[in-house]
Amino acid sequence: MSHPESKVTTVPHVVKEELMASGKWVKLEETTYVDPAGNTRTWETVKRTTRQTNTEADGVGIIALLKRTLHKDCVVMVKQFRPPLGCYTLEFPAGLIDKGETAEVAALRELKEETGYKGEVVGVTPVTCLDPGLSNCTTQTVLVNINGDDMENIHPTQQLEFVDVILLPLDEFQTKIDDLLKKEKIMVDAKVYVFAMGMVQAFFKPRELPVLKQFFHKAVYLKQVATCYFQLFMSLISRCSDSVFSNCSFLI
Ligand SMILES: Nc1nc(=O)[nH]c2c1ncn2[C@H]1C[C@H](O)[C@@H](COP(=O)(O)OP(=O)(O)O)O1
Repeated sequence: MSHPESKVTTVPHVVKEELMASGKWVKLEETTYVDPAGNTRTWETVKRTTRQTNTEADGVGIIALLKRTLHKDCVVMVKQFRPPLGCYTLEFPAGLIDKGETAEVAALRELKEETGYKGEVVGVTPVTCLDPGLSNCTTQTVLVNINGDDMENIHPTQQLEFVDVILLPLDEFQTKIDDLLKKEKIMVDAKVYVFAMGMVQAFFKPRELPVLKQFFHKAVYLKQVATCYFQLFMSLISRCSDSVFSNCSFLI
């Protein structure tokens, strides 16, 4: 049953997209849409011009784990100068999907180009948005394992001159990034830092679970009480034994 005072709700939808400006790589459109209250509005939207017809994703990001005997597992990262930000960034290797490529194929190609490593795909995300308030830009993140003991991965040769490869141990990922940020003028990609925080949560310490934390506090309290009683008991014993010995000496 509907009430007369309730708001009219509409399924929001795009009405038209009009080109405002266009370059080789990106374009700016005015998007006319109907909002959930039924009002017609406009939005300034950035789009890439390069999206291929066979995919809904513009590009791929690659979480590449380098696995080597007697080494900690490392995440393969890239550092490069990014003109839109005017500074260096710390990112997962990434790139645009070329014509006819799947996300998996693009990921292995970009990884090889940017870092020199040959990997094996172990997982892929659905198509995900990157900055939905600004752009329709999308990506798929591909999880790749690299066998670092493999001959071709021992001395990897990258094909890009201005990209530095940085290896960061997975179990200290957030700390190592924080160290880098303190040391250098570099901006970290949001996806990277969120992944780093997720890893810290994944390697959580059990006593940080609320129920165990409560138990831990109780255990600490009980330990303190027990220590007090123990010390009291020991001091009583030592006093008794002192008096026993003094009695003995007296007897001798
Ligand atoms: N927005 C862009 N402006 C440019 O002037 N050039 C751009 C833009 N986006 C991509 N490119 C160019 C730069 C490279 O030559 C190619 C391919 O980039 P790719 O390696 O696939 O992606 P990134 O590593 O994320 O730059 O496109």
